[in-house]
Amino acid sequence: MKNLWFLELIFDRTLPRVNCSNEVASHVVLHMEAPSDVGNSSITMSKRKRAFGWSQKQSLNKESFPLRALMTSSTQDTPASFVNDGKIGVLLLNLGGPETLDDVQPFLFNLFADPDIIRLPRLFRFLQKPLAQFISVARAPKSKEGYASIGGGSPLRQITDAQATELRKALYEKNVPAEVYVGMRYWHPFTEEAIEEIKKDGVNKLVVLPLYPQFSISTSGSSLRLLESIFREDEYLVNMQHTVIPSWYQREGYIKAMAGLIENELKGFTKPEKVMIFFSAHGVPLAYVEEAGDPYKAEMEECVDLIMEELERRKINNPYTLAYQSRVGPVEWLKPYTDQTIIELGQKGVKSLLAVPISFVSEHIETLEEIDVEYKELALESGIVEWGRVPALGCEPTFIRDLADAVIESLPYVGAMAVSNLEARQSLVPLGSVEELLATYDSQRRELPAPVTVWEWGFTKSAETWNGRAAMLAVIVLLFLEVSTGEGFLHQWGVLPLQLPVFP
Ligand SMILES: C=CC1=C(C)c2cc3[nH]c(cc4nc(cc5[nH]c(cc1n2)c(C)c5CCC(=O)O)C(CCC(=O)O)=C4C)c(C)c3C=C
Ligand SMILES: [Fe+2]
Repeated sequence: MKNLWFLELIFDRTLPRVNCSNEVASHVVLHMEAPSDVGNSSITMSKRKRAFGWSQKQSLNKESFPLRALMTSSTQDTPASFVNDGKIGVLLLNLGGPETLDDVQPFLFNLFADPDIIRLPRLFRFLQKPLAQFISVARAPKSKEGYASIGGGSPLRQITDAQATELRKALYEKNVPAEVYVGMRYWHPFTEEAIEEIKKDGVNKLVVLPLYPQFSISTSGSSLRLLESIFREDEYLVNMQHTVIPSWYQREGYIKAMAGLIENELKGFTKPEKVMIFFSAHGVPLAYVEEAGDPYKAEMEECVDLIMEELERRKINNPYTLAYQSRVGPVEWLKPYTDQTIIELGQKGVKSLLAVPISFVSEHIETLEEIDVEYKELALESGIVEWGRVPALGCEPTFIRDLADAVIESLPYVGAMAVSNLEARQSLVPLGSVEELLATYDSQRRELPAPVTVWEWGFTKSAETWNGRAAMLAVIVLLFLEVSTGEGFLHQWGVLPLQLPVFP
């Protein structure tokens, strides 16, 4: 038996699949409300359903994540067999960041060489690496400035390592001895390095846990795609029993930890009840959501709803808003944009604002520089008087314990995939195998529009931009050749004087 995934896919076809109609979506939501499963969640069905945004496109994408809104406060009984039978590993997937200023350009190269970040039309795929080289070199000076201002490198590795250590301890305290590994997508320790460790340690049950609360093609999706390619090519890994927790923004521990941080930070304001809670998520190009079916926006909106409901339970009823930051390149990204929203809030007379970074669980360049410096300055210029920022979760204990619970709840599904596929969809943590999760969005994604668009046919905005740039480049090259050689069409047409031969 070469590969359990194939078995799973065969079995999967014989099982009733959740189809994409709204009727089924409602059924799924109703199921989620079942009291025996839901613990103490008191979230109303209508609100959740609204937050999910069951458009035809999004419900299609929800097909393999139908039960992700389940919440639980208690750890599921984990039969000893899952713990004792084999060696358990947890692989934390994260983005990675440059550790020194010299790392910045190669880090950016790795990022832009990722087809889940820039996807070229098939015909131009051979240009992926040269293009990544070009963009990374062009962007490096600006990025370096940012990293220099936060101490000369990204804190991501240190924080993720600390989270791994704390998670291992939390699992141990819950009687689940497991080793926790860190695999980064664009910098050390690379996912390949983590996999080598996993093999060396003889792990045979693996829980894959991307450290992004909400799923996006550009983050968890990209890491899973890489993992899939590593799995496929490796004899040892082909037989590795594994399961993936694709997103976990709906978990009670995470929601409570976020609400706790917000509650705490509000206390520092002069009039806490008047503060606008400003959720700022990392953006993605709009086309990821609208054309490729990325569930990121729907999950983000639902996540914000869940946090606000938890705050309401704590008698905190502040106004709130959600906007998207860190746009890159000329295409349209998810709106509203954070910078524009800050200006508008200032114009509307908002005086105090609490920024809440919501798409990432560590401090990083976009919290430490973009929010703490750029957006703060913009807010103060826009008439906001009091500014605050919620820290990233890091190793917050409620959060880490909840991650441990998520891992434990997923264990019964590790290695029993053919049988578990249907069950996994009804489990307390939404689960899937790497291949299944990728298939979900690949099936809809014929071409993923690039955030840094390189070429589009027709009179589109980005095509015009790139056509214009290409034309300018061509003109500059021709002028350069003309001036340096003294030959060319400008000389021939008499626009430039003909270069006369110089005799000694
Ligand atoms: C959920 C979080 C993130 C999403 C979604 C995301 C999408 C995305 N990012 C870029 C381009 C860049 N991202 C960069 C850094 C960066 N991105 C995230 C998270 C998400 N990205 C983090 C946590 C970090 C910082 C890591 C660190 O070193 O601290 C960068 C480099 C920094 C810079 O030059 O600004 C780029 C570039 C795209 C194009 C994209 C979606 C397609
Ligand atoms: Fe990013």
